[in-house]
Amino acid sequence: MRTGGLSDVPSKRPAPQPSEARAHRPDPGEPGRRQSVPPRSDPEQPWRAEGVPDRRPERKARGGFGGGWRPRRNTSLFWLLLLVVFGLSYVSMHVTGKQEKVTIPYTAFTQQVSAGNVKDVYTKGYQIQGKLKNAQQVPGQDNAKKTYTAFETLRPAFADDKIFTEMVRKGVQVEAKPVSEDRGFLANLLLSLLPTLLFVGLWIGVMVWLQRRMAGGGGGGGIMGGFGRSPKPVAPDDKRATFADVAGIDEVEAELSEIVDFLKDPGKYRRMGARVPRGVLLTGSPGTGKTLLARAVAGEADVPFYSAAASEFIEMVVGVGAARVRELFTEARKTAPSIIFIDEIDTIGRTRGSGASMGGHDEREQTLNQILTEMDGFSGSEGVVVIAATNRPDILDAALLRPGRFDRQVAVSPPDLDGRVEILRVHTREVPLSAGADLTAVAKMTPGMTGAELANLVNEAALLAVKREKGAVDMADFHTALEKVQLGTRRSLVMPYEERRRTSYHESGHGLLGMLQPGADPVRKITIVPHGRALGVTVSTPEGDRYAYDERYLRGRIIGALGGMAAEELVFGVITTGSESDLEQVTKIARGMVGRWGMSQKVGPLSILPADGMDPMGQYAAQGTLDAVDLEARRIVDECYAEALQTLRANRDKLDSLAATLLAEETLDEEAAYAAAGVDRTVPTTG
Ligand SMILES: Nc1ncnc2c1ncn2[C@@H]1O[C@H](COP(=O)(O)OP(=O)(O)OP(=O)(O)O)[C@@H](O)[C@H]1O
Ligand SMILES: [Zn+2]
Repeated sequence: MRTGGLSDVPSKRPAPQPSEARAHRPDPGEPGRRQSVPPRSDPEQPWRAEGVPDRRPERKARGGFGGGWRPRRNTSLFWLLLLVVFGLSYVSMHVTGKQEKVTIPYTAFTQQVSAGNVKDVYTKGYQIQGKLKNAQQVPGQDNAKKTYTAFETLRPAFADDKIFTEMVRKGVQVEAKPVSEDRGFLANLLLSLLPTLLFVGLWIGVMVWLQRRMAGGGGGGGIMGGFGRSPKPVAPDDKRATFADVAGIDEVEAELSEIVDFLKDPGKYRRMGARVPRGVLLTGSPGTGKTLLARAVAGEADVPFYSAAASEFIEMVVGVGAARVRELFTEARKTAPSIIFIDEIDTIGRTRGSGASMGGHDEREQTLNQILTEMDGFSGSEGVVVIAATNRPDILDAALLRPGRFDRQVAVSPPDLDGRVEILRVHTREVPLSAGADLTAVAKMTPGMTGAELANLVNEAALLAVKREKGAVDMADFHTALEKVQLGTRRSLVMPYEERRRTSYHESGHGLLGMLQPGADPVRKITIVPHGRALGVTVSTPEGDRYAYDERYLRGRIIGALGGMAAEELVFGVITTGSESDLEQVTKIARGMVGRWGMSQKVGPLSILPADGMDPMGQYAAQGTLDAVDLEARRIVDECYAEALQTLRANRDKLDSLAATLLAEETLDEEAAYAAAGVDRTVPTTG
């Protein structure tokens, strides 16, 4: 039962941009402590950070192998091998014997010896095989036409050796040797290997099947279809993009244009003896367009684009990932100049020996080593450029960043106002807009949103327009879409009166503190209509774009986030579980202030915590330092909570009136909220 506390509305901003939800937005782009495998939390889509517009269908369309990889060569190799084995053994059994041997009675054999019609004989134990000089009718067959020369028979135990003397006399060539040897050495070898081969084949099949199940990879191909899941990049990813599709990040495009130039004509660089970049690392929060950029580089240079998500390399079976890396590079070299794009490189490229990773450590390391080896193997002028993307550059293994590897890093940040206008333009190219639709106004309402979020917003607005059967998207559609994107989908949940009252106070606590903090982001909307997992939501967004935050602002955010809990304590005397995500956010900001941004006297300006705010893996900090971080964070939060309580107590009349209006109206927009609280909206909002 969360009272007002929870919202799983994505905000996804990296911590130093705490722009949007004053209070209690969990920030899934930067996971809280509950998540052990950062930064992913959607079980169905484990490789996406939450809150990125759902691109599942697109991923699926790329096939179970992801990244446009499908098995091909290895599968056929396997089948070919199997065919050869069967073929040879067939041949050896049936053809090298030239004629079918006919089994005859021993007496028939002795008769042929006596008749002097036996040419040669091979014996082993009781078995006798041989050939006749003249073909005889097959005994016991009425078919008179059927004759034989090659025969086979068994020597009865009581037969005497006189027959041998007779054969010698009649000049029959008699040899004693292993009967089966007439199949030939190779055939014998293959025959004896056959069971083993079959077993191994079966075993591989089962392993492949298991892996696919583990990886959840669907896709066609049957059990053996994905033999070894060895990927072969098909005709490289055919989804094309150009720089025209990438908006608002011109600086990044400029940085990458050298790569484009190189790919267009590697020879030019080779002739000048210039060392060309082998690897480019794109860093930036989810949805900022890293994949799109890589694709656009390929599109601009008009070269093949091979893409793979690093997580696809990590398998149950050690060695498979490395093998796949090898194939990917081999293929890319063949079609050079080309681009290899490895998404989510941090899944395999995280510092060796740290943290829990997916799959076995060995596998991860082997895969990583293979990538490094392949990159070292580039002669440089081959014209294969590897582009990798991550939103966690801080945890990458230093080996990846060494010269000759991903030595060029390009940061892709969320767009600013102009960038957002451009991105909205790109995504509304095919969307009919009504005369009143003002993209600049939309961009102003969406500070901090990434390209992916804006694309999603446009799509939501278009869907709304379709639903309302209008010919064009207007401003109202954008407003409604934004609300949906910011608040999550409305949930129709009938709440008991007491719960709603508590939620009203909880949200009003957030809201009022947001209104009263000097310099805090203005409150845009308060609602006690359940949305997503949250029972209520308070939305605050900054007036314009913000890039850096001072200590006062961050404290304001903590105070605002604690407002829900403080209001509950003040009014009801008890607190509820509804503040869970508020507290997560509070903890993260407070720890960041102390361990990352040097805002604690006691700890000093040291960078102690990694960007996700979790404990470093014993790398830089002594345990005493970590304890100090916790103590200092605790002190900050305590101070903020006291201030929240005190402010609410001092403004109890405003709190009551805001909560009462909220309870009656359920949703208040910016103007109504400030009016209900009796707070002047013109309170200076400095950045
Ligand atoms: N700068 C941009 N210009 C235009 N569209 C963009 C931009 N950034 C993102 N988008 C849109 O968002 C979608 C998702 O972006 P993309 O997959 O490239 O993000 P990403 O940074 O690779 O995210 P992730 O880290 O989740 O893989 C793109 O297909 C595109 O539609
Ligand atoms: Zn809350």
